[in-house]
Amino acid sequence: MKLSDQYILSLDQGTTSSRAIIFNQKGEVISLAQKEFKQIYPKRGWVEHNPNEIWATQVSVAAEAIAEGGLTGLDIAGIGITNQRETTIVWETETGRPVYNAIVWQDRRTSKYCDQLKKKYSKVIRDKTGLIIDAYFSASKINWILDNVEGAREKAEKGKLKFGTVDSWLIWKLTRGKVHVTDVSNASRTMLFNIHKLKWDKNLLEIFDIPKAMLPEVKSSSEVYANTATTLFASKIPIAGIAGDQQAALFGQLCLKKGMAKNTYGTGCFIVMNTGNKPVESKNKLLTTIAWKIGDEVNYALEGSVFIGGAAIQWLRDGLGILKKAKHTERIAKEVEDNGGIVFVPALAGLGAPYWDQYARGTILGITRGTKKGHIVRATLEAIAFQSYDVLKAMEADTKRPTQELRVDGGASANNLLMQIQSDISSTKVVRPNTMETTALGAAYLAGLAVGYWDSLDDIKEIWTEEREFTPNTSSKSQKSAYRLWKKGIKRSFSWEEE
Ligand SMILES: Nc1ncnc2c1ncn2[C@@H]1O[C@H](COP(=O)(O)OP(=O)(O)O)[C@@H](O)[C@H]1O
Ligand SMILES: O=P(O)(O)OC[C@H](O)CO
Repeated sequence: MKLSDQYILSLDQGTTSSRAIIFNQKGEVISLAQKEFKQIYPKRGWVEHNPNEIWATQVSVAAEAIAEGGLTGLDIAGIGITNQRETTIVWETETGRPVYNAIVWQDRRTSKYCDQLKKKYSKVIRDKTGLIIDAYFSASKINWILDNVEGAREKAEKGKLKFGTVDSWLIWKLTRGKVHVTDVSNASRTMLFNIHKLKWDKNLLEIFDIPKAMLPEVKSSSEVYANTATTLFASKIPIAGIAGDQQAALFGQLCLKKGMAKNTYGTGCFIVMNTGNKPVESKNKLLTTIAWKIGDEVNYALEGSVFIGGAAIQWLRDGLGILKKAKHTERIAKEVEDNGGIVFVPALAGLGAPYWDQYARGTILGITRGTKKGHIVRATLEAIAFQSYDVLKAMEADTKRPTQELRVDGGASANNLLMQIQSDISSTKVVRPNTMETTALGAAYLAGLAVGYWDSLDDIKEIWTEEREFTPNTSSKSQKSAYRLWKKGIKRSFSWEEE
């Protein structure tokens, strides 16, 4: 079959759902299937997923998307994988059985352990990995599993256990236990990977007390890693692209040049800027990370991860019950002229970049008898935009140049008022593309480039088109004063939870 008659299957394994999307050569969505899975909260601050459920939902949506598209495995030229990052799975080499649930990136159980490491190792870890010590990353989670699951450390030392982020786990399952790999973008989020030497780091493995034999082989983001095992699909399909979901979105938004940035407004907000072939060391508490590696060329990025973005809206809806649907926020916020003096700091899971306060907690300030639902809702939208702006300012300080344009995606980027607030406060053009499936598309591009479905980056540049642009309203004084209030309010949320 001619490649141009085939399709690329993208597996997008996210925090709350597994998705499979099939694209054609024009980057159009042919079919899409999605399944949510269980969020497990065994204790306060702990978040887990069942790795078998991750696999089962992922493989079933892949089958569903192929069937919905009226296709078979023979029609698929390659598979790209993109995934929630940092989430940690450890399984037995022999049986493929996970020894514990997946510990999710949001899980805070290792906060204290991380605090202890900070005194001695902040600089060395920063220098080698580009990361700030935090429970967010995989290393402390692997350490926890080895220390707390009976017999795990002993087995790991004998080479009987494997560790993987979700991409590695899926490939292990797709190849029926034959291939244990990851790509540089996922490896760069483990806190065990030297982003300059592009190798697992012996010294870091000692600090976290993790046997090297557990780790996957690290590959580029675009190459044929393996073929799927035939029992799963009608034919062997090359698995040919891997990237962490935020890096895949940067690629899918075609932010391929130095200085280009995107913000994904999902559960959290993830602002990532391409910094070209050299890592930029952040002086403003951002993460230096690997965007992707294609051939021998490595692209680095600066990232600011905001833990709670759209999740603040979910909390208004499900926790407070003051909304029926997330999209109603736009209408309700427009019922009032401004925030009425309300600041909502949605530090519901601590604060990520650029504050990094594991013990901050959410707070709503400035309530009077005149406070209306609209004020709280508007303050929530502002909080999403202001947290993102705090990160953008840090990026501008690190790169010493203003952000010209912010490309946006994710569920909450559908909110026009939020996008306008973002543009006003950041004095930046905010651009929303026609295709909102940028994460899955990024992984599809990486796979398609590896199997020759697309010949070069020039082939895919045509695919990205703009849906709407938001330009800064410079006369928006109320936004500036709301931001001043925000800076005052955020301080009140710091260090709230007692250790
Ligand atoms: N119109 C909207 N306005 C504001 N927030 C929205 C809107 N639509 C969706 N959201 C928020 O976006 C998030 C879902 O986006 P999505 O990209 O699917 O997230 P994720 O991939 O992290 O699960 C939810 O937290 C939801 O509250
Ligand atoms: O699954 P998402 O889209 O919420 O993304 C999660 C991030 O990769 C965590 O770092």
